[in-house]
Amino acid sequence: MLLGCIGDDFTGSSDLGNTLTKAGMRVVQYVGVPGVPAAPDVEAGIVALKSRSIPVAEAVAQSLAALDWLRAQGCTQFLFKYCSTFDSTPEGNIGPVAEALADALNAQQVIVCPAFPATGRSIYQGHLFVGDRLLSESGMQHHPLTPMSDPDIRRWLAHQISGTVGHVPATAVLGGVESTRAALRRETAKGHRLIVADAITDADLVTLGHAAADHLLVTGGSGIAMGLPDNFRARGQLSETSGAWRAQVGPVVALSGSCSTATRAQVTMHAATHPSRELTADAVMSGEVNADTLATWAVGQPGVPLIYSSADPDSVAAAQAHYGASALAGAIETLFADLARALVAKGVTRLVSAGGETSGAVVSGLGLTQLEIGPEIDPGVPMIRADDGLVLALKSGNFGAADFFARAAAMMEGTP
Ligand SMILES: Nc1ncnc2c1ncn2[C@@H]1O[C@H](COP(=O)(O)OP(=O)(O)O)[C@@H](O)[C@H]1O
Ligand SMILES: O=C(O)[C@@H](O)C(=O)COP(=O)(O)O
Repeated sequence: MLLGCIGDDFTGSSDLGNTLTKAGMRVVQYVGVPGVPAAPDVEAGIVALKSRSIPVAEAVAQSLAALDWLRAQGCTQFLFKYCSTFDSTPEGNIGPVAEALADALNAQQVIVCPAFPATGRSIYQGHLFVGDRLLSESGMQHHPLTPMSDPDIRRWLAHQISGTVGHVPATAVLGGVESTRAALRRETAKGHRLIVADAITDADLVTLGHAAADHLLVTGGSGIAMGLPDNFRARGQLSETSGAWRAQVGPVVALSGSCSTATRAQVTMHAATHPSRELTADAVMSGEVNADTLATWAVGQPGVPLIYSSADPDSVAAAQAHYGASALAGAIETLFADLARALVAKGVTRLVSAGGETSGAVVSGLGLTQLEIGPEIDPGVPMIRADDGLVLALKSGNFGAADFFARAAAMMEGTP
């Protein structure tokens, strides 16, 4: 294994797997830290954690355990993948995890770059934009667990870490690899270890990836991985072979616990023409709905049935005020995990899951251990194969076109 990656959630990890696979590496996504060694042909291993919204100390401990395993597999470079909208609170977990990994690796220069232009996320002057809106006006200010109220990534990160934050401006990145390296060195000389890098286009991300060829640790969204495979290729380390993807027929169900703007539009569109069941916070908390009955309903439906708890910011805020945000999220995630298990037990072979936390619950609930990355459905969302009879799509909240659920289901069974 060459590149060892740690993802702070499951959709984000499959997003990274998609980028690395497209750039020509043989990738496997692991669910949590594996208890066994990796297969010898894996070139990039992604340990997917569910560490984005857990207490800081637990996120750091899990990330360090993942690092230990990846080091034992022989990796020479490490990547910490977090959300392209920098989902975190003023306490963490991005900063503390990045600092702990840098400490463990004795990495002195660490890029921080959540940009993902294909999905509209760019960074200019240290500020994160989603399309033409600042992060804090993009809808992310209403996120149920990590509301992003500050678009200045340098300032937000500074709250989270003990060190200081550097910045490589777009002008330096546009100047190419040597100009980027010079800018990084200047920031290091000022005593900054974590350095936010501007990136507006894919070309900027490739430049940053090439500039980071000798960095022990790189951090960012999946975009920061775009240029890294070239570095291994230039050293003749890639096998340049890829596994063949197989389509999967059989019953399909879509699950959504994502309350992001894009998912809510996808839910509305899908529910207009497919069987759908909404899970309200009250129904989940009162125990009025249960996994087994929902699964029985879903497998009896035609088309691509959808079960969703996705709700608008006002309903989410009201329900959180009533039940407590983490108790509510926990109950909804537990229900989706139980539901995924019940669906697979009833013969479902294709599962579409929307939302990072939700997908984490689904994948963990199913007890999956490793996932093969397949072709891309929409930017940042690949199909993934769990085993001979189960293919999934784990959709990040704000990714995917409006018809995502139906199109993902069709692509899984091989319909173009
Ligand atoms: N109706 C709801 N009210 C409150 N919280 C909800 C509701 N539906 C889902 N959630 C919780 O909100 C979180 C959504 O996070 P996630 O699944 O990562 O998707 P996204 O980040 O796209 O919103 C999950 O913890 C989920 O259980
Ligand atoms: O980088 C991204 O935006 C995604 O890969 C991701 O991590 C999104 O997470 P969720 O919105 O919680 O699904």
